[in-house]
Amino acid sequence: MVAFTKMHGLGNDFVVLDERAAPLGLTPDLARRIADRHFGIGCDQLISLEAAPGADVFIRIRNPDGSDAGACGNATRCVASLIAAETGQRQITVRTIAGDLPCTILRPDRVVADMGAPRLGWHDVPLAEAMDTLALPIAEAAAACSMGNPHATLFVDDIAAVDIGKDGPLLEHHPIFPERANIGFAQILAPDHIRLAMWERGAGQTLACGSGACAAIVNAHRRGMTRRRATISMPGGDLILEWRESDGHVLMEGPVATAFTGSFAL
Ligand SMILES: N[C@@H](CCC[C@H](N)C(=O)O)C(=O)O
Repeated sequence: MVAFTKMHGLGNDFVVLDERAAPLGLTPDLARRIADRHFGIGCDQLISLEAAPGADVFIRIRNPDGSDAGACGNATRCVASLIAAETGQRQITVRTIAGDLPCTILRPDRVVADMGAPRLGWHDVPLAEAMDTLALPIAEAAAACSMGNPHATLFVDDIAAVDIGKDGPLLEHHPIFPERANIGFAQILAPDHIRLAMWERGAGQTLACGSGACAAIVNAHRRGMTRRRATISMPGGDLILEWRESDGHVLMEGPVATAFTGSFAL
């Protein structure tokens, strides 16, 4: 039997598997089956912990459609809290495909993750051809950046008026995004407050998305709509984001929780 921990950050939920001692031999098909909410355990992302010399842990991030992702802000915070509970450390470095992310444990259920610097060039996102990442030709007010994974933020007057189930998948698969993209719909409530709804690449509509919240503060500030620090309110709850001026890193503070543990036959 394989043991797992079911965790979430603001309802963005993860099945966490420990592959530090030995790989489980997961395939995209197995990932899809574990993530299935009807026939499997169910989650927005499947997270594998792997040994990482020089860091506390490496996380491999898989979407429910079996695809890999370079970043997952909420899982980064969740895993940092898990490793902190094991080691008693307050500073945890979580390694991802996109780089090492230092995390600070404020409380067992509250973590700050340094998500690194956003990448703002069209080829970084990536986009299909050279263009201004602050003015994508897909909507009146749309901007893109990479947080280690591709994000587009569409600024709208009223999130309630957006048909996310229709527009989300159309934009995720838009030819402008050769690797698809995570799509955020952002409504500016105040210079320090953004309402955000997410359509995640490979996962669909989720209650929250950490890297999407990072992209929202970066893109909103670049467009002159907010300060560098803001609360991002998503259906699952609030994150506090700061795009730090001194080094350009994005800091994300928010809650983490373990829902339950269990085991299954692979
Ligand atoms: N939920 C995540 C993002 C997960 C990866 C994303 N769907 C992708 O394919 O890039 C977060 O909290 O950042």
